[in-house]
Formats: sequence, structure tokens, C-alpha cells
Amino acid sequence: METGPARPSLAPAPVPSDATQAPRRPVSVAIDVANGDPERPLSGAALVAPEGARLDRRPAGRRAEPTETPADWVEAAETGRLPARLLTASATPEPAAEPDLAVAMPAVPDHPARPSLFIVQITPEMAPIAKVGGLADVVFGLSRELAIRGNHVEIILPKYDNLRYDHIFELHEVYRDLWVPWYEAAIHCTVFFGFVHNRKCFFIEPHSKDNFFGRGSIYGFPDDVLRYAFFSRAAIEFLWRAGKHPDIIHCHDWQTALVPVYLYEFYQPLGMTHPRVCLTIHNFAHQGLIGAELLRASGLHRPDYFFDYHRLRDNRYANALNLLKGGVVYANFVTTVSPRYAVEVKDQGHGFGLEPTLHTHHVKYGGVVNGVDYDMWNPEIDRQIPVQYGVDRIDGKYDNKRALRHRLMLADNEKPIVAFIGRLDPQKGLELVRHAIFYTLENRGQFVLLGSSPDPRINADFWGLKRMLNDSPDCHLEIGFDEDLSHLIYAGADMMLVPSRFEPCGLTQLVALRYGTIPVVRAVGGLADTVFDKDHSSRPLHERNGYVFQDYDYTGLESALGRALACYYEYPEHFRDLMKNAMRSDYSWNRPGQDYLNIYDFIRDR
Ligand SMILES: Nc1ncnc2c1ncn2[C@@H]1O[C@H](COP(=O)(O)OP(=O)(O)O[C@H]2O[C@H](CO)[C@@H](O)[C@H](O)[C@H]2O)[C@@H](O)[C@H]1O
Repeated sequence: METGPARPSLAPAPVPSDATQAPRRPVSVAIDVANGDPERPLSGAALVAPEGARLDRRPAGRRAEPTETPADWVEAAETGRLPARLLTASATPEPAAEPDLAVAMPAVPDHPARPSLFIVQITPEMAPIAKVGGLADVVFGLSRELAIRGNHVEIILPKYDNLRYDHIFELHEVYRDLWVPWYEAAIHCTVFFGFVHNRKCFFIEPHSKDNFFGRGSIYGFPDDVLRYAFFSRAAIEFLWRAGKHPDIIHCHDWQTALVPVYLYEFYQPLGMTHPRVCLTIHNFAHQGLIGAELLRASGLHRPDYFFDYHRLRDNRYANALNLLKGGVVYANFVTTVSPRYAVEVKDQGHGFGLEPTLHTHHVKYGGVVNGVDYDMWNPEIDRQIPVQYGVDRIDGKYDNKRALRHRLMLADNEKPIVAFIGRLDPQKGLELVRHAIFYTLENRGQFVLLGSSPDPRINADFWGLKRMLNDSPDCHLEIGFDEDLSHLIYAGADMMLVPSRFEPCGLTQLVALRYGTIPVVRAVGGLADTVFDKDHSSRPLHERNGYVFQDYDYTGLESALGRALACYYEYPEHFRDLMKNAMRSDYSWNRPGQDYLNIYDFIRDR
């Protein structure tokens, strides 16, 4: 039975002493040993792989790290334990029509005898009890996948006053007097436990005049960064006080990015040497910037040390600390939610200032495409739609289309329904969404939109649009958040539009695929990794599942949406084949669950 190398007694020092310091142990697995010269640019040609490994080619021109030696490369390959596919250093493909991002990986064999892990997810959101965006769905789906693979999974959340308590079972107090250090004193907290669809969840409730989580909504307050800096501290203080020593702490986004900082600065010296931290970044646009007050609040004194560019100091604003940057520096592994986005962020200017930090830490950085929870999002068993259907009984979809029209008072005609579901955020390509509404209506289609924004100006714009189109029998804009309605739209629409400016992964296209609703997407981030154009793709025909455009402009959008509408009318049998391809695409948590376990194994051994 393989148990892996012995655990080191202390976690590796997470902070490099200077920006150029390479890791002690190289983790690249794309290997060029033909020449044996570490200074020679890696050509991406001659690769030596461990048996059974599937490695991609190293991007041409990538230079070896100063401390990497051929022997190191061989060693890394021989261990065969590295999730190379997850490392962007080896994830850039040759320019190709489609980025499989070549995702060279994994060599990391499935471990039939992998010991079960104790994994704690620390998160600001989880569906369905506290959901603002896709992060909530990811925590919900990944937790279950890890649990059904035999691991013990617990989740720690803030006890918001607006949690969906109807989804929490057996909620009860489990830790009454948790005192969490804050400024020069401590805040008294109570910890509750409850089951959310069988997931084991702890909820932290602070009692202080700040009323951190009793404000009626999850985000949108001037002290948001302090609120989550506090939550992160409270979560790890709880683990410590409760004597929990998870193998892995998995945190999410800037809100919980301080967890590894606290772990290595405060709790490891106290003896909490066991856990390793994986940080998943769902969106680099939000990083949690704050001034020096954070240091006093959180107990991270020593401004010279923390206000340092190698630790928490923001790369762009010299007076700001950056929580997400701290997470990248201190976590044992950092993922983002698709390989393409991982590359875009690190190398193509989409890192919102974090590019140099990601370069410094590239050896512990990579992308894993999100999964979809097919227990929740599956037309064969979905009780929130009137008629269940599947790839072998696809006609049921048309009953849902009728039901959707009925619910939204749309005309019952021969037209296809194009839908958009999402946060009304500039990220989502709102100019193109707006244009698509008119384009669809002019081209014999119907349009349905479900979305909302915390920004009142954006909401007002869409309300204006809604009033303008109010009399159209072919258009309905629903401004608000409505999960029930979203199920019916996924089931009843023919096409799902995702014209994002940038998209770390995107869940709407993945859910749409499952419901046989053809995605029309822009080729960015996770959209490019998951949707393959019907007419212009290097993929085999049976893997093509949607329409893709490149340029963020009206012409680009029309090139894809126009083809989708034309196919619907002129080649209905082709459109139906495309629907079947879409429904057969597997974007369950199966593969990403395995990827995360590989990452966990990888960091546990270091
Ligand atoms: N008004 C509404 N009513 C009902 N349901 C609604 C809704 N608006 C959105 N939803 C639902 O919320 C989810 C949003 O998923 P996205 O991938 O768009 O996430 P988001 O951009 O928030 O998050 C970030 O994190 C996720 C997860 O990692 C990444 O996929 C994404 O690219 C990144 O921007 C979908 O399941 C959608 O159906």
C-alpha cells in the first residue's frame, strides 16, 4: 500500500526570503534532459515522463529556474506525483485552434489506497444557504465530491443573519466561548453546527457591536475587508481551540486568503504543524485591499515585515495591504478555476496587479475547471422543472419551453429562446448582452434575461430596458435573483449567452450544456476551456457543443449568435445533434474532485 513519503515535522516556510528564490524542490514535470544544461531554454521537445504519465510540452522559450537542475527535473518526473496539468508553467499549449491547455497532467495516479483525508473548507459562501455567485456552488459541489470519495469534510462559514435556515438541519450550539483576538482585545463568538444537505457545517457568530454578519446581506459594507479578516482569524482559532488538525484547509478568494497567513505566522509556532493550505481564487478582480489598520486589528504587528512586497504589500498601491496576495504568498498551493484563466491571469495581463506575485510563486499555481453538481443540476431528476428529460428523451425539453413561455408570458411561436443568467456585472459583457437582446429580436428569436446587480446604476439601466421592451411578446427581463426560475430557464431555453469580458470559469455554460441549451460564448477563460465551436474547432464533431466568438465587439457576438440562430432554423437536425453533444459533455465534479485530491496529496507530502 502506498502511503507517500513521511510527513515533515514542520510545514515548509511559506514565505520566500526574496522574490527570486525558487522553491527548494522543483515541481515542474515537463522535462528536457536531452541536453542536460539547465540554462538552455526548454525547447518543449524532448520530454521524459514517468511511466504512465501524460506530459505536455513545455512552452518554447521557457527558461529553467536558476536552481532547477536536470537531476531535479528527473526527480520530479520520477516521483510522478505532481499534478503537472495544474501547473501553468507547463500548461501553455502550442498555439492551436483550441486550447486544451494541454493540460499536461497527470501523471498523478489515482491512489486506490489513498488514506482518507480530513479536509476543512473555510468559505464566505455556500449554496444554497449563502449564495452570491458561483463560489457558493463550487464549495457545495466540491465538498460532496470529496466526501463521497471517502474523505471527512467540514465547512466553516460565518453565521449570517440571512442564511437560508430552511436548508440547515439540526442546527445547534457546539462551542460557546470562542474568544477571537481582535485589536488589543478579543471578540466573543459562539460556534454552531448543522447539516446542509448532508454537508457538515460550522457557523461562527461573533458577539460585538460591529455586528459583522448580522446586516441582512453578505457583502456591500465599507468594512468588508475587516469583516472577513476577522472571520478568517475566527475560523482558524476555532480549529485550534477545538483540537482539530485537518490535513487540508481549503480556502476561497480574498475573503479567506488570510487563513494561511495566520496559520503560518501564529498557529504553526503554537504547534499546529499538520495542515496544508490550498487557496482557490474564483476571480482576481477582487483582492481585498486595506490600509495598515489591518495589522493592528489582526495582530499581524511588525509593519516592516508584513508591509513588504514579498508578503502582503499591494503591488500597485504602496499604502495598501492585499489579502489575496498574502494568500498567494503563504498558501501551499493556489488554484484558479480553469487552466486558460490561470494563464491569462499570470501571463496575459489579467491579474489585476498580481502578475509578478504569480510569477514568483508559479510552481504552486494552476487551474482546475469547476464541476457542476449533477444532483442539483440534472434535467433527468430536476424536480424544479415541470417535465424531466434526458439525452434519450429530449422532447421533454419542449414542454419546459412551453412552461417557461407561459410563466414569463411570452408568445408561443416557432422561435428559439436565447437566455442570459448571471450577475449584471461589467465582467459579464453587459454591452454585448444588451446588443444581443435587440439582435435576437430582429432575427426571429425570443430573449429571456435573469440577473441582478448590487450596483444601483446598472440595475436602473436594465429596468429602463425592461420598460422599453415591456410590450414585446418575445422578450422578458427578470431583474432579481431567483434560483427556481433559473432551473426553468436552463431547461426551457434553446441557447445560453455568455459574452463575458473575462470569465474565470463560468458555471452557466456548464449547467446549460447539461440541459441541452446551446452555449454561445466568448473564447475567454473557462469558457474557452469548455465550449467548442460547432463550425470552427479542431475537436472531433461529437465533442463540439456550442458557438464561440473571439472579439469583444458586436460583430464578434453576431458571428456566433447569428450562426446559432441560422442553424436552429435551417438545419434543425444539426442543432439537435449539437444538443445531444452538449448533454453528453461531462462536467461533473468527478474529474475536478480527483484533481483537487491530487493537489492535496502533493502538498501534504511537502
Ligand atoms: N439572478 C440570478 N438568479 C438565479 N441564479 C443566478 C442569478 N445570477 C447568477 N445565478 C447563478 O449563479 C451562478 C453563477 O455562476 P458564475 O460562473 O457566473 O459565477 P460568478 O461570476 O458569480 O463567480 C465566479 O466564480 C465562479 C465559480 O468559480 C466562476 O465560475 C466564475 O467564472 C467567477 O466569475 C450560476 O449557477 C447561475 O445560474
